[in-house]
Amino acid sequence: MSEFIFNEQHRSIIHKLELNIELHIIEKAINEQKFDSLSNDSLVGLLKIANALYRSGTPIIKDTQYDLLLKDFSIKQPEHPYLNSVEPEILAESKTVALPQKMLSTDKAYSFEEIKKWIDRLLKAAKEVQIDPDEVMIRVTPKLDGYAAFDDGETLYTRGDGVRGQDITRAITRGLRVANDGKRGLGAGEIVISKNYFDEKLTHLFENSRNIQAGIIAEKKVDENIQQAINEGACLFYPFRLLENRTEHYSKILSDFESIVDEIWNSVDFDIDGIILEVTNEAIKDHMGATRKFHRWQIAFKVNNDGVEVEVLDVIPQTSRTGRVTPVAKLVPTKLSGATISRVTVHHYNMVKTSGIGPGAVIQLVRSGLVIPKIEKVIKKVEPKLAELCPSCESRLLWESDNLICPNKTDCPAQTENTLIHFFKTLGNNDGFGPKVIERLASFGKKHIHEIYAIEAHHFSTFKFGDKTSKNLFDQLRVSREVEIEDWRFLSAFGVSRLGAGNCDKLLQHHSLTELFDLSAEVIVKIDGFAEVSAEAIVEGLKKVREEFFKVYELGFNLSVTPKQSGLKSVDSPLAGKLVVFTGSMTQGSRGDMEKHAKALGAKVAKSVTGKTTYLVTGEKVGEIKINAAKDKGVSVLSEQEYLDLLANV
Ligand SMILES: NC(=O)c1ccc[n+]([C@@H]2O[C@H](COP(=O)([O-])OP(=O)(O)OC[C@H]3O[C@@H](n4cnc5c(N)ncnc54)[C@H](O)[C@@H]3O)[C@@H](O)[C@H]2O)c1
Ligand SMILES: [Zn+2]
Repeated sequence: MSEFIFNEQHRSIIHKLELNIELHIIEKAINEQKFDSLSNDSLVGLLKIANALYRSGTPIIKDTQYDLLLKDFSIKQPEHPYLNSVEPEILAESKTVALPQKMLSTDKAYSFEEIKKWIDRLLKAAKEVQIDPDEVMIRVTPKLDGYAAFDDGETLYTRGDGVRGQDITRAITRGLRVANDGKRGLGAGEIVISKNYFDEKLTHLFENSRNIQAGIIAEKKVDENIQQAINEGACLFYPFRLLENRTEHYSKILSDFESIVDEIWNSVDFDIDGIILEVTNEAIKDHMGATRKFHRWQIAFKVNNDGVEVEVLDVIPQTSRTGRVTPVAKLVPTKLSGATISRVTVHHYNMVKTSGIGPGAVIQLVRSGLVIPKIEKVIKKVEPKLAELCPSCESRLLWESDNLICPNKTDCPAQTENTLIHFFKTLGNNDGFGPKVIERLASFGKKHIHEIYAIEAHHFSTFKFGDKTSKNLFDQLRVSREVEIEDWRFLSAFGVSRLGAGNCDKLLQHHSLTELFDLSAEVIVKIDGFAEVSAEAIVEGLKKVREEFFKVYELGFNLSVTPKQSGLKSVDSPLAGKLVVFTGSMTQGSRGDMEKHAKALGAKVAKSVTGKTTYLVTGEKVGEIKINAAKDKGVSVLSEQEYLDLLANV
């Protein structure tokens, strides 16, 4: 690599910072990647320079490195002014203007532990303002890695130093569009560029998308390639309030953190550098307030994106609850984002086969958004290592589309153990029946849920549990029956294929729990959101668990019954009582009007999709991820036209 020295452009920006430091010391530190020996003054100088250059579109160090230096410095001198204000943009010659509203930076977390601590702080604040923890909801959005801006409807501003920014309305005049329906005045957001577009058309012209964001708002004439990207709609001002999001109870955020991070991380076609979590309750927000730098009710979760190349030592099969065999690659232990990684799950066996993954293969691992690392690409292929026998029961494995599966449904220990683990975990109202305990019980021949419930208090000790654990396990079985749970959750705990929580809830809105076992596929198909294939699979799956289900059900659980959707047939409107979400830009009317109309027809309109949503109506430019996520929840996805057809006779 060639030696780094500040060029003319750098120097003219640095000049504006009016620093009193020797630049060659900074250059030396960057070249040697040694920052420990910098004096505090030089370190602050480096931070200020890196920040200014980063915001002008020419970063000199990696984001992760900047963050690390900032963190180190905040330990040394927490009160330093640079750490207690928004890291400013370098404002060009043109005049600054006051922002309509203060724009802050975000606090950052790099681990799940830190997120947990932040949630503890939310809960403490909730308690102080007497808000029930049940009502503490958290909104999760992608943290767009663009150029922060604010739109008050007339002027578009840069964030500047958080109090004063620059008027960049010229970007709009140049044709920069506002996301979704182009409505102005939606407040804070980010100027972004489509990743696909960048990869296809601009990657050979610009080093990174940051160069382009700076170009979009440039005072001088815009680069013609950037202008073309603007004209083609690849560049957008994206107000945060329009962002793809998941809004969930905090306990769900804690329990499903990885999958939520993963979903949101992949929800938009823009560069992102983390995800944003924020509490939605206004009273909690007011109570928590802000520091000079960030809102206490909001936090960014970030991970180190750097990929590493790793050699595969072996590929090991693991049989899941459903019989699907997952390939797990064992790796030469390697450091990635501060953690040592020694194994990674490969998507499925077909990937092992087609990508040539086996001992000696070299893969590139990333932790892009994932707490769990994932395989980005296979760098060196080898003879793939496929599995022939189930690692648990030694049955010969069969291919089923992309997967190898163990066909032994009745007697495969891995399948039975994972089914038991799934049951207790899904109930979620008890403690103690994790993998270790289940494995022990299974090794003593306990293969069914009802058998576990039949264990007497004094019997647990015969399975080599200590007195205290035995008592606790016995108590927990009682607790699991006594603490109220929803009937849909109870049903989904049996792990029937296609009967996840959302579908269970939907079925139970129409039929009672025990009735379900006698439904035919024809009846299920009549309920919105069930296609024929899934209806048949559900009937089949229920048949398989029927005997076990009733044995367990008859033990007497404290089930709350899903309210029935009543009177549907007596009301003419096809939307009566339905929960509808609109997304994307509509072509035949504004979204606001459609929402009003739907309400008038008896629908409830929500902003985000949950398992309770009936219809997701999609306008233009809705990502497949969003659509699939909705489908996974059992939501019916309608195009704008399909939706209008549905209303055609009203
Ligand atoms: N490489 C470098 O030299 C260098 C220098 C300075 C800063 N940086 C990077 O920039 C980051 C700090 O910059 P910052 O203070 O501009 O940003 P930040 O990371 O503190 O985040 C705050 C900003 O996030 C934006 N944002 C994006 N998506 C959002 C969403 N969904 N909801 C709410 N806000 C959202 C907002 O514009 C807000 O102003 C650092 O983490 C660092 O990685 C890098
Ligand atoms: Zn098996």
